[in-house]
Amino acid sequence: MNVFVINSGSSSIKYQFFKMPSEQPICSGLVERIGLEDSIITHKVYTGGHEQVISRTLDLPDHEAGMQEVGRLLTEPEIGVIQNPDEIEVVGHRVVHGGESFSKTTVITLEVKEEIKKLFPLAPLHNPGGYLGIEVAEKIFRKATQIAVFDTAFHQTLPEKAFRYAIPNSYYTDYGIRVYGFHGTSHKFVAEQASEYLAKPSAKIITIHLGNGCSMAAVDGGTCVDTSMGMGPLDGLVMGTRSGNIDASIVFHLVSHLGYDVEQVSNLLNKRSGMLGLTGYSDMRDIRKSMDKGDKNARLAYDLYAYRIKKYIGSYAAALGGLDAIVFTAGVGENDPLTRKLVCQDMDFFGISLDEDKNQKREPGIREINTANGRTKVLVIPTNEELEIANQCLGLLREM
Ligand SMILES: Nc1ncnc2c1ncn2[C@@H]1O[C@H](COP(=O)(O)OP(=O)(O)O)[C@@H](O)[C@H]1O
Ligand SMILES: CC(=O)OP(=O)(O)O
Ligand SMILES: [Mg+2]
Repeated sequence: MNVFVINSGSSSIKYQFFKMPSEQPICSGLVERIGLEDSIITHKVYTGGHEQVISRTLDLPDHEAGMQEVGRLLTEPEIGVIQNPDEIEVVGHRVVHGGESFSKTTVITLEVKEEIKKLFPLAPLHNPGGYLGIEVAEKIFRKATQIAVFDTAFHQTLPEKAFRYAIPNSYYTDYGIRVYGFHGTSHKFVAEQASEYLAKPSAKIITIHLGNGCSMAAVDGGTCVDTSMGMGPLDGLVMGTRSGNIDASIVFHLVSHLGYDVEQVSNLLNKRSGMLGLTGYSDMRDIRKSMDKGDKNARLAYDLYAYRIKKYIGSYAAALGGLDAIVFTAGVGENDPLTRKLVCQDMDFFGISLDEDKNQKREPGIREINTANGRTKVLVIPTNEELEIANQCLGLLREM
């Protein structure tokens, strides 16, 4: 079965084309730095054990422009992998917020699209891109079954004490105000890989997903018991452009003393804060360059970013009542040794001790980067949300 997966992140679109159920990748790609200068599209075609890489730098102002470009690459003479878009049988979409209505993988209908749209205000950086991905894919892949896989799904197992906020009960029962949690597809994928690597199905694992959006999950024997994002993907860790957790009184102050309206508050906390607000850059590669040139704000931002992660490791080790492994994943987690070093510094108390040589090495696949006597494994595991999504789609079609 030909399954094409689209993962619209806040700053990137990732896509992969798989033959299922063999999980054989046909091509994949990444459109990066959407909305920044010099967007990069990297397209890989896999044929007979060979990997052909096509890289183009162009200006992509938004996700729609990015998706159009991906559509062109799939059928482009010489490098195209299909002649006709009708050859795609299933398109799996990453949809970030499923809200109250969707906790499971779902075939996309008009009603589903309406629900995804209703959730725009709760995931303003994501659901619009996901929605657009669906609209464009429906036009390009007319014969395919379009399926949504929600970031929120893996977190459905959170116990009530972890998903409820301490506000009057009716706000939960009447309005669905609760923790939903995000990046679930990624947390699930790397947690499963980690427990397989450890050969311990009951493993207590903290997964640390550091992309443009960042979140952590506490996973106990495969079940997610806590996570750092909340009702929307704004809470928790410091992110590329998002503040992570802040005191809600700051919002009152912005509104009553500085005259902000809702739109302006949302814009400030979602798009102008986080690493961007602290340094002027949202991309860790730019921040690292700036820090190496002596920029003190960049250094502070790194410290703040890592300190927040450390605090969550502490609280999740307590929530889990033990710790077998921490797992770094996604853009920053997989590629930035300095972040991993700062997070793991002075964490001997938790049995975390980093081997700096192993930390600096770049190798594909799962890497163990703790010292030999480190009680807690420190793992770098490349996430593969696309493969997880393809498998979820297959699972749903088999049930139908
Ligand atoms: N080599 C690298 N070194 C440091 N950071 C990197 C590197 N490559 C990517 N990143 C970081 O990863 C982020 C993108 O991560 P990704 O998981 O693809 O994000 P998203 O899915 O949210 O768009 C970039 O913003 C950048 O900060
Ligand atoms: C939910 C979320 O923050 O996603 P991303 O990291 O892809 O922006
Ligand atoms: Mg992502």
